[in-house]
Amino acid sequence: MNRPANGSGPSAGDGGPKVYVKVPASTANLGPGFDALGMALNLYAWIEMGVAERTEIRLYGSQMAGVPTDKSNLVYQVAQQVFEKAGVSHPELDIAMYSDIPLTRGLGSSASAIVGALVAANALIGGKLSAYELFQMASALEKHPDNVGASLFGGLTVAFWDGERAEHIRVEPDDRLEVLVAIPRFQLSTEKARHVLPGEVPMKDAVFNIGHASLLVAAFCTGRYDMIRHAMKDALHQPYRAPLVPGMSDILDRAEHHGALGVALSGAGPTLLALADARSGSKDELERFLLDTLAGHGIEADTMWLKPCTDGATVVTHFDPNATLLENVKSEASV
Ligand SMILES: Nc1ncnc2c1ncn2[C@@H]1O[C@H](COP(=O)(O)OP(=O)(O)O)[C@@H](O)[C@H]1O
Ligand SMILES: N[C@@H](CCOP(=O)(O)O)C(=O)O
Repeated sequence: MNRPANGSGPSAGDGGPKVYVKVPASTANLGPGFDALGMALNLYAWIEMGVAERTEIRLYGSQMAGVPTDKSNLVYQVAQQVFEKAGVSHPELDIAMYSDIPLTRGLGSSASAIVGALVAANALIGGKLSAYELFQMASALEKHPDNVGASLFGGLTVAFWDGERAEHIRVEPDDRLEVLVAIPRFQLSTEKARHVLPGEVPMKDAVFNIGHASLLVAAFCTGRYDMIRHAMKDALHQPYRAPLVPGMSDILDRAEHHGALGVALSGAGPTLLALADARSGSKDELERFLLDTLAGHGIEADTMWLKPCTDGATVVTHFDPNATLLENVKSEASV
């Protein structure tokens, strides 16, 4: 994580300046690393936060439809937890948000909101909390550290959350990696996709996943991309979630024959994710295969080619405080 502003920021409640945070989307699990592996992606949400006399929340962009603009908003709520933990007064907040991350599709929008809120609120109070403390809070809030670890620290994160503490190691993603996501045009909440999972699993499935997840991490660490197709198999969640995403099983079974290094359900779905080698000559074929397979099961989807994002949530210092958040984001995109 790029560190929030240190020491010199205003105390919450004293009417200080606005802070801006840019936070990446994430893909969780990567197949076998259920609740443990996550990768940040170069698709972003931005949060502007300042102290106000009366709380106001403004949302920009079509991806924010349905997000509440009162004090039940996740970003507002998480920010208040930062002030509580840091022992400062709880101010009213002026919050603006813009996001390119689709909601409830398995690309970590809730994690990006939680992490963005933590980093923004912490920056607003001069960075009183450490990145480690923010990670503990984020994991306790999201309940699985895979998405929040990736959004907070960037890159590929290997993490656990045992209900009391979270620990992680960040692995630098290789520049060769490209990430194709096929985003079905329907929503699937993480809550719903966790409800279909069994409370207990057979020992052989647990052993299967330990071997595959371990091999996958080793493959990323050593650049053994020939191993990814073997390693990205899962027995703990994808088989149970497949009925929720028509076409998913076909894609998991066959994508490697169309140029994928490996394929998985992204997070809790419904997005499907294929890893590819940037030098591969079959990127178009892979994209067509995903879209056609989903269409063959009656599912319309949109595709995006993304890259792993090396930076986690970042405090943006060059935005113009006299412009709207949308104007700032647009002017950054045009640079
Ligand atoms: N910027 C945001 N502000 C407030 N709430 C958000 C924001 N982004 C996401 N959320 C909440 O997170 C929910 C989606 O979370 P979830 O079901 O876990 O799916 P995802 O895979 O997108 O994280 C949304 O329905 C919304 O309630
Ligand atoms: N490990 C979690 C990840 C959920 O990710 P999301 O992006 O769908 O919120 C799970 O698989 O339930």
